[in-house]
Amino acid sequence: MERLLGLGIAPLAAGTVGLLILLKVIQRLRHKQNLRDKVVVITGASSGLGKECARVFHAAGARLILCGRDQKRLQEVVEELRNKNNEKIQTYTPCTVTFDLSNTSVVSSAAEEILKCHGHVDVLINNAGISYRGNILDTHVSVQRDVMETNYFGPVALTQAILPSMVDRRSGHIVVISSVQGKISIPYRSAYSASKHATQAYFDCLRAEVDRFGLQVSVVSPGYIKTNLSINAVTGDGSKYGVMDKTTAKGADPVDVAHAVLKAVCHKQEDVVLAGLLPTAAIYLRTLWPTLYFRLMASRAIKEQKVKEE
Ligand SMILES: NC(=O)C1=CN([C@@H]2O[C@H](COP(=O)(O)OP(=O)(O)OC[C@H]3O[C@@H](n4cnc5c(N)ncnc54)[C@H](OP(=O)(O)O)[C@@H]3O)[C@@H](O)[C@H]2O)C=CC1
Ligand SMILES: CCCCCCCCCCCCCCCC(=O)OCC(=O)COP(=O)(O)O
Repeated sequence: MERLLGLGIAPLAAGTVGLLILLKVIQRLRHKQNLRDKVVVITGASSGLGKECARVFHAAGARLILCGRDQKRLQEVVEELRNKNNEKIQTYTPCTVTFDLSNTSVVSSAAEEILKCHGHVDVLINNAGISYRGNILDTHVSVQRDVMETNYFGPVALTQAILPSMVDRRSGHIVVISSVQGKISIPYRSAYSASKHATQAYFDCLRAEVDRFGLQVSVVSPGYIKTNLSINAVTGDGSKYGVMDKTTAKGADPVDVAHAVLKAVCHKQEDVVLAGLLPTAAIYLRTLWPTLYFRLMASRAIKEQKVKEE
């Protein structure tokens, strides 16, 4: 009897697993199809993660609006995508809108320009950002403010300028690229980490407030990614750091992170942490045993200071 049951259950289980996998594949295809013709805005599209997001969303058939400060570099991305042949899916030549996110007074006119491209926005990906390296004791308050302007007030201003049109249409998805440092703070990153913590808080509030209009909000928090983020980082006196850190060089491939962003949009994921075991454990430790986390960070601060002095 047991053997008979076993014989019957095994194919049933295999069939169920197979069906679940098939359903998942169909669901993924449907989600990806959902991006066809969608109007997707990407800030910081001239390099790094933003550029990879442009490639991935373009290949999925989205109508892109690429933003950055440097029109020439944005145009290079447009040319690259224009020359990509995709026989399976209709693709579109992206539009560009050039503006400085840290100057909030120009953001509303940039948003108007964005909205004029296709009349609406389906997905806004707030990706642009800068990092910072410095000791709080040696950092000008103006630097703290500047990083906040680019990483926090810029995305906030752009989001609020686009939001009413999404609410009117009862449709839209807002994504923000935060960081593991939006969940935990590590030494010598005060300006950056503070801007990412503020980002997490603002977009969590936004999610709750726009849920009733049918809008989605995704906060994506990656660990290190292999981009020019550390090279472009500012230091305590406002000068450029200009170094490719080992942590950055050994970081995740931006292509993989861009695919994770696409997945977050397709699957309407609300909060995505893309990090290895240690940073993930650190996030839990910060919540569950903060005293130990603070001790570990204090010794990390001393260790890093010693390395700098050597
Ligand atoms: N690399 C990493 O290790 C990690 C990165 N992140 C986040 O990913 C996002 C993308 O960074 P990443 O690709 O790594 O770094 P990059 O330095 O390669 O890209 C940053 C992008 O932001 C744009 N940008 C910077 N300042 C402004 C501004 N004032 N106005 C408009 N655009 C601006 C830049 O465009 P341009 O200079 O042409 O204007 C550039 O395209 C950032 O938010 C970063 O915090 C999160 C976790 C880890
Ligand atoms: C239960 C055991 C837990 C052990 C925890 C040990 C503590 C380990 C600390 C790990 C810190 C991880 C920091 C990760 C930082 C990160 O990934 O940042 C992503 C960025 O945004 C990078 O920007 P940056 O400018 O800093 O290069």
